[in-house]
Amino acid sequence: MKVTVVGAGNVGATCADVLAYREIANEVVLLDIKEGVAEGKALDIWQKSPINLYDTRTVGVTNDYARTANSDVVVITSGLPRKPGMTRDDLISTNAGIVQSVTQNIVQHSPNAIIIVVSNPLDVMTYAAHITSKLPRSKVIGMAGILDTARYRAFLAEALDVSPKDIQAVLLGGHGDTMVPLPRYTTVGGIPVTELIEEEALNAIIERTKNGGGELVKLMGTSAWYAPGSAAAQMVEAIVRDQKRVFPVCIKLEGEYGIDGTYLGVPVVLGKNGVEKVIELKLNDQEMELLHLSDKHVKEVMAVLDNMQSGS
Ligand SMILES: NC(=O)C1=CN([C@@H]2O[C@H](COP(=O)(O)OP(=O)(O)OC[C@H]3O[C@@H](n4cnc5c(N)ncnc54)[C@H](O)[C@@H]3O)[C@@H](O)[C@H]2O)C=CC1
Ligand SMILES: O=C([O-])CC(=O)C(=O)O
Repeated sequence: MKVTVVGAGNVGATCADVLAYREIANEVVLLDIKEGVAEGKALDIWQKSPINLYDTRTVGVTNDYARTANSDVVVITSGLPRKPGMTRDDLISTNAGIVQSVTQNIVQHSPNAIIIVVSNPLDVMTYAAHITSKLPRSKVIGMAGILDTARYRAFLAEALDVSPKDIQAVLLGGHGDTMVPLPRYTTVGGIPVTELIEEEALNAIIERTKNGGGELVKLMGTSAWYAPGSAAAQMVEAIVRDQKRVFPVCIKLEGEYGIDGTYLGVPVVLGKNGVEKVIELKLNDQEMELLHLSDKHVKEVMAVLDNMQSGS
């Protein structure tokens, strides 16, 4: 299995490292536009292989898409991260052009690849990659839900003083303030979370999760990379090992949840064909209302992209 990671910055290099040391692919190609960066980081990861005992070949290239040819999966992390004071949506004008030109090159050299978008604003960049690639929706998907649920699970594990391994959760919606965590679908070792934590404490954790990316931007001056890079690698693993994992993933909705044409995070089954099934939960009125608010927000940012492209 061959996996390409575009963008050898913080998230891309972390993702390539996880793909290599967990031997998720036989070959990982790391590509960046900046001369030497991908080569250097790929060489560093390869030099770690005798220490951490893996044999995934890791290669770095500067904009040489021929070297990425026939990749099975491509992860797109190229683009600017936000700085303190910015929203993810502020990145649209720089990142849309980057994601679209990268997607064109990828599809030309790896027409059968499954594309995982990471660049922000995530839902709209997934839209940008999808319309550029002209691939089926099951093959152009975005990573955000695994990260957002991981933050939620980590905060809950801390509050309850239990292992994060035992916390299962799902959330829906866009990757931003309008994401929809679902306490009704959150369990701790099979026990509904609402039996273990007060409503006020749970609400505080939900709020912290919604602002999870911003909390890190404020601390570091740039956005997160360890959890995002690992989350993207987990999606790659589900695909290349045909694991049929159930993850929240950003995909174009086509009537599910009463939403048509918006790119939003929903639970799916992820396997060798990409998204093999979109799971439709039976939401209550309040959850459905929150999801539709998220839909409204993402639609507005999708319209910004449409207007940029039509020059208006
Ligand atoms: N979906 C999610 O949950 C998350 C998304 N992100 C997003 O991921 C993106 C990357 O974040 P970082 O890795 O922290 O940024 P970074 O600045 O460390 O790395 C970005 C890399 O992209 C490269 N690049 C720029 N234009 C390119 C092009 N045309 N072709 C190839 N490479 C190009 C840059 O040279 C740089 O090395 C950002 O847009 C960020 O907002 C970050 C964390 C989580
Ligand atoms: O917050 C950001 O800009 C990066 C991101 O999407 C995240 O860490 O959730």
